[in-house]
Parts: sequence; C-alpha cells; structure tokens
Amino acid sequence: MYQLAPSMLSADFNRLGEQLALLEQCGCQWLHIDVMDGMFVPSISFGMPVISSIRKESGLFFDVHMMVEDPGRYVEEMKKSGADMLTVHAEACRHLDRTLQTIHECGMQAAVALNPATPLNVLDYVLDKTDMVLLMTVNPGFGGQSYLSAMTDKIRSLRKKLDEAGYRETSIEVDGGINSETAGLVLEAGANILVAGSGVFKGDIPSNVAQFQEKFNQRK
Ligand SMILES: O=C(CO)[C@@H](O)[C@H](O)COP(=O)(O)O
Repeated sequence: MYQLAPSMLSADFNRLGEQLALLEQCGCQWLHIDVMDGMFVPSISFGMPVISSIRKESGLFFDVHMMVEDPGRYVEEMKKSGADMLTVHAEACRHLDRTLQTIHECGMQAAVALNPATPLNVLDYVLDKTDMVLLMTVNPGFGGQSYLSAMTDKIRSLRKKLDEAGYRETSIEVDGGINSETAGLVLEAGANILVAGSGVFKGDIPSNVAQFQEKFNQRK
C-alpha cells in the first residue's frame, strides 16, 4: 500500500479547512500532523485543540507525529482529539515498549520514529508492537529542508531487516525533503508512506498530489 501523507505544517493556516478539503478532493487519504513541543525540537507547532477542530470536518486518516519529550503523557488525549495513528520518537521515550502498548490499548495504530543518526537496532525488541516505522530523512523540526542522501541506505536496510524478521506488512514512512524528485529514490529503497510538506503545499496542490500519485502508479 502506497500513501502520500501531506504534512500540515506546510499548509496555509489561514486557509486550513479549505486546503484539507482540497486534499480529500485530490484523492489523499492521509494527513501528517507534526506536534512539536519546543523541547524535543526547537519549534512549537500545534496540539490537541487544533487536531480536535480539524477532526470535526476531515475524513482523512490522522497520522500524528509527536516531536515531543515523553510523549506517553499525551496518548489518551491524542486519541480523544481524533488521532488514528500516533508516532513517537524512540529518542524521546524512556519506556518505548510501554508507550506503544498504551497507544494500541487506546485504539490507535502505533509507530516509532527515528532521527537520521539513530541506528535501526533500537527497533529490535518492539517490532511486534510497531505498525509503522518513520525514518526522518532530515533532522526534525522544520519544513523545507533538503533530503539527506545517506538515508536511502537506511531505508533499504530497514526494509531488509523487516523482511528478514517476518514483518513484511510493516510500513516505512519517510519524512523530510520528499518531493517528486526524491520520491522515486525512497520508493525504490522500500518506503511506502511518503510525507511531503513543501512538495504538496508549495505551488499547485492538485498537480503536486498528481505527481506523487503517478510515482505510486508506476510501481503497481
Ligand atoms: O517533521 C517534519 C519536520 O520536522 C516534516 O513533516 C516537515 O513538515 C516536512 O516538510 P518538507 O521537508 O516536506 O517540506
């Protein structure tokens, strides 16, 4: 399953409802929502009130990326706000296994995110509780950065690791610097969920989305 997950961080917040509705009209099914606390990453973005508000109007799958220290504190509230999947950073969790378990108990899908410099072996004992692995392909915190080329090998290694461990259904999401040029690279390496901020919201949204969909169609 291939999915484009437009990153809301790059939307025009003055026209947020309109732009989210347009994504659905263009055939998008996912929305990537970056929650930042100013501690795990330097920036502060948005949290539960914004997510609850857009949940009232949007039928998109809410893929919530917690760039937050100790994200286990917010699992229940994120469920109440309307998150469908909660991604926590391995680097930010003191008890990763417990946090993933709590996310599932609350009725959401659970994902683990890794910063570019974090090795894949932190996943070794939690793969059975992980629906998706998010590989950051830039250092987290801001939209509009360039894709780190060393991440292509990391994606490839993760796909191999998942295959060998019998987790062929586990999704690999990539986030940072993904556009119609880098999309081919990451898909070829084994990613299947592509987060794109500038790549979707900069310029004409329908034609940007169509370019990603074309990349997915070429692989079917
Ligand atoms: O998590 C982040 C940034 O930390 C991302 O989701 C960005 O929003 C992606 O933006 P682009 O690199 O696609 O512009």
